[in-house]
Amino acid sequence: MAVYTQVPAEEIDAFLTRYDAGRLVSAKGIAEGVENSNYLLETTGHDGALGSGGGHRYILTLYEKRVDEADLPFFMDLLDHLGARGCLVPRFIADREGKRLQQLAGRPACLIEFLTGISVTEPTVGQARAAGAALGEMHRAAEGFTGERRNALDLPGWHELAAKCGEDFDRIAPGLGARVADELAFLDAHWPADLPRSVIHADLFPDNVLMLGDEVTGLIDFYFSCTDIRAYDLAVTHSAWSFSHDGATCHGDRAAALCAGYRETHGLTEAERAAFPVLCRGAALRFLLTRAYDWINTPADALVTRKDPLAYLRRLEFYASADPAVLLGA
Ligand SMILES: Nc1ncnc2c1ncn2[C@@H]1O[C@H](COP(=O)(O)OP(=O)(O)OP(=O)(O)O)[C@@H](O)[C@H]1O
Ligand SMILES: N[C@@H](CCO)C(=O)O
Repeated sequence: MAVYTQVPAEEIDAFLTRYDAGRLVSAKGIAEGVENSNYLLETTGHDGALGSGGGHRYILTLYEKRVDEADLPFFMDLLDHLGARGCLVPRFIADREGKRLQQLAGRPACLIEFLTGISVTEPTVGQARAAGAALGEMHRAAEGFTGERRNALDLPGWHELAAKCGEDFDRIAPGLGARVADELAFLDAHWPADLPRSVIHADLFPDNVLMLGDEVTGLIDFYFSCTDIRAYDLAVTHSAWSFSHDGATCHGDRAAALCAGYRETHGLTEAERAAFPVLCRGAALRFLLTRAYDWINTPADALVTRKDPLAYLRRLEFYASADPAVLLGA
C-alpha cells in the first residue's frame, strides 16, 4: 500500500478549484507503488456535470521520499517533449495560473493526466515485445531533448548505498555483503565508459507500462528518469520483464521478444551488444541495492509492502554466468 500522506476528500476538492477540472466525485488511494502517494480522482469535468460515460479521471501524486522537488521541472519538460513526439506518457496538468507544481497536505503535489490500461503481472511474449518496442520508441522520441539529470543510482551511487547497508546486508542473507562488494569491484573494472548516452526511463518495470492486451497504452512513473547509458535502460527492462517474480527462472522467450521489439524501433550498436551482459549485472545490482536498503530501513509492519532484494540477487547470478548471445536472444 503506498498512500503515505492521507488527504481528506474536502481538501482534495478545494485543491481542484485551482484547476479547470470540475468538482471531486471520488478519491481513491492507489495501493500500487512504493515511492509516492497516489490517488485516483474522479471529477465532474470543468462544466460541473458528470459526462454520460462517467466522470473525468486524474491522478493526484504527492511526492514522498526519493523524489526531489527540484527535479520535477525536468520530469515535466521530458514528458512534454515525449508527448509532443507521439509517446503515450501522462502530462502534468497546469492550474488556471499555469502552475503545475503545487503544495498539498505539506507535500509537493501534481495533478496528472490519467491514462487507461492495466499493468500486467505475468507478461506474455507478445507483451514483452510491445514493451521493448515502446522503450525503443521512447529512446527515439527522446533524441533532441536537452534536459540533463544525473543518475543518482549510478555506479558511484551503488557504492554509497552499499556502504549505508554495511553489516546489515547479512541480516538479509548470510554472505550478501561480501557478494555485493565483489560485484562492485567487478563493475568498477568492467563498466563501459564510451557507450551512447541519452535520457533514460531507468525503471521500466511491468508496473510502469499500461497495456490493453498486447498494446501499450501508456508509460508512467518517470521519477527515476535521468541521463545515462542508453542501453542500460534496456538492461533494466530486461531484468524486470524476463524473469519469474522470485528471479529464479529466466524466461528466454520473453527476453528474446523484448530485445526483438527494441530492435524493431531502435536497435543496438555492436559496442552496446558487447557490453550488454555487464549492463545487466549493473541493473540487477541497482535493484538489489535499493531493495536491500528499503528492506533494512522499512519497519516490517509499515503499510508499504517491501520488495524482495534476493529476487535481484538471483537475477544477478543468472547474468554473471549467462551466455551473452542468450541474453539478447539473437
Ligand atoms: N498517469 C496515470 N494513469 C493511470 N494510472 C496511473 C498513472 N500514474 C500512476 N497510475 C497508477 O498508480 C500506480 C502507482 O503509480 P507509480 O508507479 O507512479 O507510483 P510509485 O509510488 O512512483 O511506484 P513505483 O514503486 O513503481 O516507483 C500505478 O501502478 C498505476 O496503477
Ligand atoms: N521498480 C523498483 C521499485 C521502484 O524503484 C523495484 O521493483 O525494486
